[in-house]
Amino acid sequence: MVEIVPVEEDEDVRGKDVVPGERITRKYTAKEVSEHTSAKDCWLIVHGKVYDVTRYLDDHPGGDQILIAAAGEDATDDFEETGHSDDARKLMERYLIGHVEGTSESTSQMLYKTLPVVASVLVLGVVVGTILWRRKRTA
Ligand code: HEM
Repeated sequence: MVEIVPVEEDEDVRGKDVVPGERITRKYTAKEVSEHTSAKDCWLIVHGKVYDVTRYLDDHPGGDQILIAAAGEDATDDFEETGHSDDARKLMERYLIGHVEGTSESTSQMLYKTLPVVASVLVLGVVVGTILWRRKRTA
């Protein structure tokens, strides 16, 4: 099991099976992430989590350019299409700095968006039902 512990910015947690818990709780807006797009300041999003990969650019087996090209954006599709190994997934926790705002509320957000549609369909159903019932009664 992966242990969640607070770690220092430069602490090497490779192979230790730990996740930097303190930084994991920070929330960033997509706009904030989009402002870190250079080789000296490179952030990206994978599965709703925000990674500062600046220190990893030189070491990334896929090269620095691909990370810089994905900087400031949601790189989930590219990351998954590459078929990263379990080791790569473990390694990326070193660069985790937080989550994109709203990702943990996705369910309630979805409910919030679909509720007006559900309500409209219900009202329409009642109106049509009443009309049909009245027609049947007068026939
Ligand atoms: C913190 C984020 C990332 C980490 C820690 C990481 C780590 C790694 C590692 C360890 C490998 C070697 C193969 C493996 O073990 O799976 C790799 C390969 C690769 N990565 Fe990443 N990666 C990250 C993000 C990304 C992103 C966002 C992209 C695409 C936009 C990407 C594209 C690639 C490609 C194309 C390769 C294949 C290189 C080759 O086989 O020639 N990576 N990555």
